Amino acid sequence: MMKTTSATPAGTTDASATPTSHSHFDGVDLQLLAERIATPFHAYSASAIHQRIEALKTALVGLDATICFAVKANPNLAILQLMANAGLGADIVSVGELRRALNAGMPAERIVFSGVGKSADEIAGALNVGIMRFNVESLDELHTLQRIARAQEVTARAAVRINPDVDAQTHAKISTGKSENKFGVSIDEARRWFAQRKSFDHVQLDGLHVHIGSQILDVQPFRLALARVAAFWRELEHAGHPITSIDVGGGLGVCYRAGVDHPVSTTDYVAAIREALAGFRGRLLLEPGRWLVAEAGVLLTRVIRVKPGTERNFLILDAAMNDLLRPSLYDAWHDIVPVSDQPRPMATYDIVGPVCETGDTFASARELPECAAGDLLLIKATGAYGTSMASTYNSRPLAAEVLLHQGRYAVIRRRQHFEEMIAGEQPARNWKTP
Ligand SMILES: Cc1ncc(COP(=O)(O)O)c(C=O)c1O
Ligand SMILES: N[C@@H](CCCC[NH3+])C(=O)O
Repeated sequence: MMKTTSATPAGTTDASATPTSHSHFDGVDLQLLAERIATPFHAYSASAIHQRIEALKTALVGLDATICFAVKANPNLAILQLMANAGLGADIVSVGELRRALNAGMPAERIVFSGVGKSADEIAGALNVGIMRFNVESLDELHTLQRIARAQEVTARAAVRINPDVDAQTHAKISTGKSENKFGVSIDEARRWFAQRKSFDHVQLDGLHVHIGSQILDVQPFRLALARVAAFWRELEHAGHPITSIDVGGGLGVCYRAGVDHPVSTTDYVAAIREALAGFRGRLLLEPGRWLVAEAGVLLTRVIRVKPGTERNFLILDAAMNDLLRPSLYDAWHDIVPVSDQPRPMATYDIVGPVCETGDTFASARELPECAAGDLLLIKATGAYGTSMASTYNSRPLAAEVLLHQGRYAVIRRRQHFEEMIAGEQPARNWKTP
């Protein structure tokens, strides 16, 4: 296991642990690994993921809870298999994710389907395989679900996604629980749905769902959202609408910047759920994504060259925004460290990729031990929303992914070949009119 914050047992606020060495990750020598696999590549620690799963399960002891991993955080089949083997289900937002989850061995009865834009085809496909629940986000979607379920002569199980109008105090682009956001419906609207619940005779509307955003570092927004959902659940029960499941979504934040980001502990998070939902006898669903995998992943990259500029010195890496979009998209901070422990004087760099965009910047004015061409660096906490948001921009192939476990490694996705990148493209011929 790498001696970093990511190796600290999950469930603790771990940002205070100072990394001393980055030469090994889950027992694997990273210099040797980078001689076998061309950089850039993503490496994930299976041990670190297992630690997180166990920590969450421990915090949930005594509750009838199902953890549905948010596939969007890391959809690699080997990662999903690891989750499935640990008994987790999936939170999906597309038929592509549904197929991945099923392919990885996740049973349909542990799959929930969220998202504002489920198409009729996607709803039909998910109904067909008998998923556990649809988290319904609009009246139109509820009508579509009813229509398709009737045609299939089945009853769909559904929860209303509540938009509680709570500020998750996270980046605006990943906040989902404010009334101005496209997600979910207000409690007033949900109340009207339940009042006409019986008219949806092919939809069993007996669940509530809430997800207020991602990378949340304070327990208070969770408390606020849960309090609103809990009050509504009690109101519905009194009105004769039994609620059999409450899905509290995901959103737990992780440490991207050692010493600065202080994640909520699983103990505090689950205590907030227990307190808000005291007396709830149904099934609790959770949809963590980032928290399970982010700190279990690193992006290995080599310095292509050091370029002295007139105002700044640039460290140009072989990884780029197509391998990890978060810094370009959200100005997100990721700790970046050399793999070698060799003592060197410190220097200040703008750390950039080779893509032809100024936004292809991993860090500005970052202090790092002096680097030279060929040096191996780690970009940390890239296990979530790294490969899942990767692209082939600038015709760069998708990077390899490697799973590490106690000194051994397995390639779980090889680097994309050029032929795969252009597969499906063809010269314009056989012109037709539509
Ligand atoms: C409905 C839903 N559930 C779960 C998640 C996972 O969130 P996170 O990775 O922050 O745990 C998301 C993404 O934000 C989501 O949209
Ligand atoms: N893609 C975002 C998280 C979005 C969560 C999905 N609703 C990130 O990298 O932080």
